[in-house]
Amino acid sequence: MTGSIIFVGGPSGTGKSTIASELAKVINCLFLEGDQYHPQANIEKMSEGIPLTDEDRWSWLNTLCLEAVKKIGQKEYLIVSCSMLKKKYREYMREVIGDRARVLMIVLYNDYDTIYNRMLKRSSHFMKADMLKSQFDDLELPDDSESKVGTYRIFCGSKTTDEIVKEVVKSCHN
Ligand SMILES: Nc1ncnc2c1ncn2[C@@H]1O[C@H](COP(=O)(O)OP(=O)(O)O)[C@@H](O)[C@H]1O
Ligand SMILES: O=C(O)[C@H](O)[C@@H](O)[C@H](O)[C@H](O)COP(=O)(O)O
Repeated sequence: MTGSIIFVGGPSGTGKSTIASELAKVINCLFLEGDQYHPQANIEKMSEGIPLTDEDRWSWLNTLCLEAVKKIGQKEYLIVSCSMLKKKYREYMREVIGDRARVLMIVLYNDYDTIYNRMLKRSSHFMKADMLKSQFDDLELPDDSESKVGTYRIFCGSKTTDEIVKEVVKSCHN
């Protein structure tokens, strides 16, 4: 049997890590934090307030997906947080994983001001709030055509983490 990798995405500050780790508790499976697989150069760039380019992201996405395949092994589920802002990144990630796992992708989104205010409060993080505009510039929310390949979007608004996790679980059963 092939296991399922559930990627939780969205721009910085949208709640990927929070929702992904809660989801992993509900499903009782391992959670991989995508940011931990960025090369040091990417982290330094973002810390200096310089947005990543496509070129900066390809090798990170490749490493992360290969690690996800390794980590899921024979297990049923694995949760991974990863911004996966553009459609072409999501397509590439599916290609890297191939038939080694079933892939579900959930892109979380929210309005700019809500995320910005949450990022302002997250003081010790390398990604500062003034990077949010570049994240929104790159964001391509999945449309209905992507739902055919198991990719969905969820608007977070002022929903609680429990409510969002329930919506993620519902999308995974589509
Ligand atoms: N549903 C929510 N309601 C209120 N605050 C939230 C919610 N989800 C996340 N947060 C808060 O927003 C901030 C950003 O969340 P985080 O999970 O770090 O986002 P990301 O991983 O996408 O950058 C954190 O301080 C987190 O506690
Ligand atoms: O594609 C990107 O530009 C990056 O992946 C970027 O999104 C970043 O890594 C995180 O989103 C920042 O860290 P948080 O997600 O924890 O805010």
